[in-house]
Amino acid sequence: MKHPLTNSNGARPRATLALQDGTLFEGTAIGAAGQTSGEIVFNTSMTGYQEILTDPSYTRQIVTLTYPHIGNTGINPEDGESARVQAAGLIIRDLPLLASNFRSTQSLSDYLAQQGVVAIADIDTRKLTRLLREKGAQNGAIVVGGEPGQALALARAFPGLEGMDLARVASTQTAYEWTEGPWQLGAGFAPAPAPHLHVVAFDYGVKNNILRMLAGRGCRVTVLPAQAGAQEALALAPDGIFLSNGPGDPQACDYAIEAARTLIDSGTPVFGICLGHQIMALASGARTVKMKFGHRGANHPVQDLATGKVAITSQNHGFAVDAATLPANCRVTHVSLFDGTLQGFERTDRPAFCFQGHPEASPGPHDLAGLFDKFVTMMESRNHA
Ligand SMILES: NC(=O)CC[C@H](N)C(=O)O
Repeated sequence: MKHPLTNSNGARPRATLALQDGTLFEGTAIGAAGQTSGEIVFNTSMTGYQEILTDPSYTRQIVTLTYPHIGNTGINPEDGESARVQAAGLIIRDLPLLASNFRSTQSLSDYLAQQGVVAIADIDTRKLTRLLREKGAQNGAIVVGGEPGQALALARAFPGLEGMDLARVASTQTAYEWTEGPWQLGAGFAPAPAPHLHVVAFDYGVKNNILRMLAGRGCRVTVLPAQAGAQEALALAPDGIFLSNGPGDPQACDYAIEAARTLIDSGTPVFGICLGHQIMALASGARTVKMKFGHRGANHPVQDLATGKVAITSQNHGFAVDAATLPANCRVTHVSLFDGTLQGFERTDRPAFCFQGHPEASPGPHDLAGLFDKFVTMMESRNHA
């Protein structure tokens, strides 16, 4: 299919990327026409652009990928972490002329155009990433065609993510049941095994594979909207509560912090990931801070303090829990070996624990699948007590 933005000469239109500090980059439009603005964030993963684009935690963020060739394996119907692109835009170095993979059904460029997502290629992403690392998070904008001044004005008009409550925007608005298990080569998505546990998952912008990992371990999963109250969840008499990942500033999610406090105090096992981890910290009395440039990638080393073992984890967060503010009833379990950031803690007075990083869709030897097993064991042992 000829890309809708390709003109009769086969050339794609020019596009401008502007950062709030005034830096301008000229490139080529590879997605939808129009313009977009958001916080510019870099991700160092070498694979997984489809999972990244569809991760709801990237709401109102424009992602730049440090790996230079993006689009090589096209887009397939199975790897989305949600039903659509959630990132506000994409910035890459090079879009390959051909996409090839046995599962690919569409090119990245056609997918972006179809999804109405503005994206830009031929950008010096090394320069851009160095700039973000040195100066810290920046707001920015991409404008297809148009004047550079227009992109700059748009970048500067973006209010920034601090204080922004996006969990209720990214969340489902109605409760639903999740039954699909994890994907396997040759078998596709397995129907989940017969459930022996019931988990209520709060959806702040959940990734599908997290729900699959719960279903694959024998959990019936009832997904509730972000703003559901603690009593609504407890009325379902769940064996455990899951607090999901999600976009925006955790401190802005007062309804979720309030609900988490009651849920943890109820004594029901609680497990949180990423935004869920930050909300558990806030509900426990700790504080969160905006990081200089965040952690986004697939190879972030995280140490389990109990065993000394290091897991190579997927990360996508721009806020972090300030370890110094954790109260005495919280014990740090994991720290980042990249910069010492708190990466996981547990409550010593309640069956509740959480983790800042994300599990991999395709579990390897160093992933976080063990945390899901821990949650299942916690629920089982409580039921047998
Ligand atoms: N992946 C997530 O859940 C991100 C949490 C939060 N929005 C942050 O940026 O830190």
